[in-house]
Amino acid sequence: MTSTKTSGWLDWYQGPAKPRFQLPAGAVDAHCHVFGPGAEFPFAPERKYTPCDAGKRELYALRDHLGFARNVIVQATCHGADNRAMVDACLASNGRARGVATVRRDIGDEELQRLHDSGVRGVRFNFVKRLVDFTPKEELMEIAGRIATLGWHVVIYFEARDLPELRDFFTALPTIVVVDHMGRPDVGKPVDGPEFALFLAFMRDNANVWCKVSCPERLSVQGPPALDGEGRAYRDVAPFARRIVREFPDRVLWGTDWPHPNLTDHMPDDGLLVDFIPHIAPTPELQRKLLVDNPMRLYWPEEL
Ligand SMILES: O=C(O)c1cc(C(=O)O)oc(=O)c1
Repeated sequence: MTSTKTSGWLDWYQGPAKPRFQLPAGAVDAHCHVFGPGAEFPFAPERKYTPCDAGKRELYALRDHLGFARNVIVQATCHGADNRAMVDACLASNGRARGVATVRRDIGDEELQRLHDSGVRGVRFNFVKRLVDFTPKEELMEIAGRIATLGWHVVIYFEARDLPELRDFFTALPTIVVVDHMGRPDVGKPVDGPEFALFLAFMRDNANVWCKVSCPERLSVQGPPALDGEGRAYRDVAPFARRIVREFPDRVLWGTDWPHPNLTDHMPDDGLLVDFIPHIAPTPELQRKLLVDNPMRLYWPEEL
């Protein structure tokens, strides 16, 4: 089945640069997606956007080109709770990919175990209204209780302005909780301002909360974009990410977010995006924690 892409959809960047920043051995791209391909893995009827195809072959070619060793593939909302494309990609990775699924409350124990055996280690709860319909919190809490027994964690995606309302729910979750894209701070506001202070306090007060310092291309207001060889892209986002990495070096992850769903301004060159990393994790030790030690502890603990 082929479907028409959402109007204005930007496809992923072809022919990315080789990063100037040399990733440490064993680096993990801890946030990326696969889209279809739609003919093999149709997009979900309840989706809010229809993307281009971006399958496992392209993802693993990018992994090798950039110098990553492993991936964590996060279920994209365009596939709803149909995890087949993500699972297929994990199974094809020779153990080099783990997955984060979307599940509904009616999922059976056998299906959860099947996901685990495929490499899934977490579920994603999404609170970004343009991406998903509302799911009652008691349903999510029930799912969290069940996946906790498998040793999985919960990945949460929300907008900074919604944190005050969601915080009690997040702090009641019984697992490690990983925040996508820094909780989407408004980087037009000061890094020392009250909104970002609330996010830092949320991490400080809850030792089970981790954070992906990802998606500068999504959060940036002033750029410059990671295009045309730009070596210091998204300068306005760097202070926010750097603050989190410095204060919580053992609870941060990084990912490309390839194939970058729903960007409307430009599509970044993923090679230049990797060059953002040393600006937020300035020392080799911080880089090793961010890119190797932390993701390995969360996704491949049996190998440590
Ligand atoms: O901000 C977004 O549009 C976005 C969407 C998705 C998804 O559709 O799953 O995932 C992300 O990490 C980010």
